[in-house]
Amino acid sequence: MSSAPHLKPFNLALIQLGHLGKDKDANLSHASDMIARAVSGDGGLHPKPDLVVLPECFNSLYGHLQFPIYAESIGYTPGQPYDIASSQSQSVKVLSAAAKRHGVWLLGGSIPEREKSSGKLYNTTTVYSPQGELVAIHRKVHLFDIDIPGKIKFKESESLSAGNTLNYFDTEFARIGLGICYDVRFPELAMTAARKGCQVLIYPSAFNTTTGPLHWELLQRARAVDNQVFFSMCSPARDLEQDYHAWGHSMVVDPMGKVLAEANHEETIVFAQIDPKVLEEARAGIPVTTQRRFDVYPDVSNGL
Ligand SMILES: NC(=O)CCC(=O)C(=O)O
Repeated sequence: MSSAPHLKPFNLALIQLGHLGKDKDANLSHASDMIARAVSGDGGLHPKPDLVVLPECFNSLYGHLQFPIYAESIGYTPGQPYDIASSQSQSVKVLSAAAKRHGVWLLGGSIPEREKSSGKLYNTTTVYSPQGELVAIHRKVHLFDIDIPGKIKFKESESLSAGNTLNYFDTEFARIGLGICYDVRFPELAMTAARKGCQVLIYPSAFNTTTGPLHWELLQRARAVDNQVFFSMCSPARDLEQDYHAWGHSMVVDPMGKVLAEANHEETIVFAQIDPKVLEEARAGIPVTTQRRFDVYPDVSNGL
């Protein structure tokens, strides 16, 4: 593992995307327009972001019956060069072009991915450099399978398989750890990424209106404080005409657990400035990162 880049100040923009319908072309076109709006700092109201983020399943409806319909083959192998021009994924081509056109890092939400060799489906995030290269992917590790009687039943595992790897990418300003939505409920994933040097964790997401009110902010602030990292989740806007009602409230939390920026539930863009001093001061003042007692809980340190 190479050493993490030094955390530098940078600007982050989360696109809380709305107007998602059945038509993938229209969804992709709207996402491209919103990326352009984010990069403009929402018409000059904010500094140009260094990193723009889209939400989970940003180009389709969200549901286990939809995943096979919208799935695309990506064919990315970590550590190997990837030829965008011969990619079979329409979404990869659109996102790569947007990142390159605007010269910005782009964390392209997630899309349903079909692995060609096995036929398995995954919920997959893709990440692009300002040159438009595909530099990382993350397949959702913990599938969203819940059943709260009378409220919500959702089983991603009815059509999706779980990813098996922890993923992050390096920019010139931070090492950024990846997860997708339900992954936030598993502190082990965030903790391991932080211990691998990630100073910022970003999870494209789509919480719901049952669990969102109690858990959305709590989980993000918990992961931020546990690990003394910046933590952020980017949701779609809420659309009561769809079967799945997203919680919205895209958010950025600092390493002390303070909410730096938060949306309501409509379509919008959340802007935040990441200040390394907050992380440095949190770690200096409350030095939990150097006070761990792996002699007491050795299982937790396995593999690191
Ligand atoms: N898309 C998801 O993984 C939703 C997770 C969620 O809503 C939760 O409560 O957890």
